Amino acid sequence: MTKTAVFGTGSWGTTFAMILAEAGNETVLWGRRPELVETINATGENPDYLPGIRLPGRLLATASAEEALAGADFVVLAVPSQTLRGSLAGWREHIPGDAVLVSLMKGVELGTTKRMSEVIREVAGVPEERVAVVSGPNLAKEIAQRQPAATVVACTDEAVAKRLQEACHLPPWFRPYTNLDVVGVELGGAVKNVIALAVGVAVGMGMGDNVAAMMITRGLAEISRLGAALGADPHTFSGLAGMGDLVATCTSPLSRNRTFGENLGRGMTLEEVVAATRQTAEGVKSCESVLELARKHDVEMPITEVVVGVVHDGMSPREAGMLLMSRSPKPERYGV
Ligand SMILES: NC(=O)C1=CN([C@@H]2O[C@H](COP(=O)(O)OP(=O)(O)OC[C@H]3O[C@@H](n4cnc5c(N)ncnc54)[C@H](O)[C@@H]3O)[C@@H](O)[C@H]2O)C=CC1
Ligand SMILES: O=C(CO)COP(=O)(O)O
Repeated sequence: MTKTAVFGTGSWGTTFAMILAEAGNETVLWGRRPELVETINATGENPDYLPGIRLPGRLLATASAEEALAGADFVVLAVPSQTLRGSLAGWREHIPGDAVLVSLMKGVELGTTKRMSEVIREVAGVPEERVAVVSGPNLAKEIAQRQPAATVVACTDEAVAKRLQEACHLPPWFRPYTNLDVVGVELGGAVKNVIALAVGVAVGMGMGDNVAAMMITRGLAEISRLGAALGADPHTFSGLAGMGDLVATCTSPLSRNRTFGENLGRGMTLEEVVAATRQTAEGVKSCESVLELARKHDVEMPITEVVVGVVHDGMSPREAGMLLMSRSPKPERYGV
């Protein structure tokens, strides 16, 4: 039987572990807080992240990385992106030599501008054929409530992608597609969070659907430009991990990133919004690393620039809107 170890008892780690367990894999969920691990094992629920959701009986939680990793075929990582490097360094020695490491994370590392699969390869010292990425329109709460969803499983080694696809395929609830374009799949997931912050700000300011559609579409143009510069397959961005996730995140009130932006757009201060946000909104930090990555590759990302301005540099939402709308007129396909 395939053994899977999922690191992170947050909303997506727990939900993905449910999928793996119900799909028939031996599944262990690692959490850093022993009291939450005990509650999960004792009650079959994760009250902190998925209250009211019944976890499958065969899903076990542990606070021991060594125990979780023993004999694991797939090591699934679902911690906040900026914490991955430090955590993985501590788990590395227990990772089985032939295990595939899987990133569920949607962020870009601050300082290094590395994607999560790059951080994994570097810290765990594994080749790209042993690193996979899962990304798509996957709002955890909907999936935990057993609403249907599709995702993309990406690995440069097609056989590995297919093995992971099989491990997390759970008809009629969860439908994974494979893709060999790890760069594109990862970028789609990380940058859509930044665009969702922008859409949220606009919604919070009282703007309507025309503005949301404009931001989503021009956001996709930004993601595609960055992807082209980094060697991604352009088709990836019209797929589930590109447009699919962008639309889901930018339009759903369940999105933490969109909600964060909405609170800023309503006039709350950054400190107030941070205090009101209990889960990870990756775009808040990754907007800076995405912009740095864009600058390194000479890619223009105007929406990302104003998101950094509003979130980190005290730019008002109104000023951000004025800046975007006052740019010089261009042909639609300029620079794409
Ligand atoms: N929630 C969702 O709908 C989806 C989330 N994702 C991505 O999955 C990743 C994880 O997100 P969520 O599970 O939603 O986050 P979350 O905020 O619900 O949970 C984060 C988890 O990481 C743990 N954690 C925090 N700091 C840590 C550290 N220093 N070391 C180890 N563990 C730490 C927390 O205790 C918690 O268990 C993010 O990159 C997110 O963008 C991807 C798809 C869907
Ligand atoms: O990645 C997600 C949906 O695919 C979740 O988005 P948020 O992190 O904004 O909640």
